[in-house]
Amino acid sequence: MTSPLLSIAGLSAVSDRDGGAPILRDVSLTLERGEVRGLVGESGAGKSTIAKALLGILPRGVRITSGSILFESRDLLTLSAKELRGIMGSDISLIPQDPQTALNPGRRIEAQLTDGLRLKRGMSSGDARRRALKLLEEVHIRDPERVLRAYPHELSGGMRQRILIAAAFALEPKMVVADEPTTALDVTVQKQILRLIRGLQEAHGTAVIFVTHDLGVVAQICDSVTLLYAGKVIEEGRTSDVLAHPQHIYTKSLLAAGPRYDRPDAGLTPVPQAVFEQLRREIGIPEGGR
Ligand SMILES: Nc1ncnc2c1ncn2[C@@H]1O[C@H](COP(=O)(O)OP(=O)(O)OP(=O)(O)O)[C@@H](O)[C@H]1O
Repeated sequence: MTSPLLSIAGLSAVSDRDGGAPILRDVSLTLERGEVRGLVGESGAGKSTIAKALLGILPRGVRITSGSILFESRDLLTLSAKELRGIMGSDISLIPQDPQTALNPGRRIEAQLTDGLRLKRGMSSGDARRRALKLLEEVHIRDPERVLRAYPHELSGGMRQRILIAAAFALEPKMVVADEPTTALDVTVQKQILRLIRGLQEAHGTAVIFVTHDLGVVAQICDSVTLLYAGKVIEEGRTSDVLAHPQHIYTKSLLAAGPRYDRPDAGLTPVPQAVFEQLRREIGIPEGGR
């Protein structure tokens, strides 16, 4: 059997800011080539910390205390800054959360889409431009010639998000980290963007870590899912299995809380307080602690 593209094992982290409070507790997960795995949990569950660790951009104040992140059998946690620069943007790329701020407002789209192709793939300006046009077509942008000449402020939020998706796939990375890429968009655009990401990753055979707080999004796009609470993996498995046969009461409550992936009109039932108490007991979070 070949080893997975990504294997996170026993990853623990603490917050230096918060008196050493745990942020990640012994997290393990794997990602096969071409697989889409959802990383799901409420605010503070640790999703972004994992995503940032994968991108080599852990913030000051977050300290990894144990574990490894093997990407193609190399531990990202032990690589030098230079080695990480060689991987990031090239083998691993990001679809960011907020299309408003992720593009440089002072540069035309062409420059922003072709930089990586020229600098990291050694393409000529002409070849990079042709590749950028093709990428814009792949993300269904009409009149790509005009869009290449445009500045970000001339484009809608949905268009900008499509451009960021094109940029994430531009260098044919092996893994894309999508950090809540549809949160800032309205529901109809959200659906189109999810379909687009799924289409591109299938066409290119790219693996995706998809960060979201929404099990409905997981149902639409993810092959597998890892559910976190307070930095701990509560449940994981094939999406279809987890959604049809959730094992943990927390997963069951989240599915009941909706909005239901299969019944978008169903009402909201909050996760009962007793479930959070059980989670905290299981994880060993002290009364009033984190
Ligand atoms: N720079 C930092 N320094 C110290 N602690 C941090 C830092 N950034 C985040 N944390 C802590 O790490 C924990 C997990 O945060 P994280 O952002 O990974 O959660 P999340 O699941 O992504 O939540 P959200 O959906 O709100 O982004 C939180 O308790 C947070 O306070």
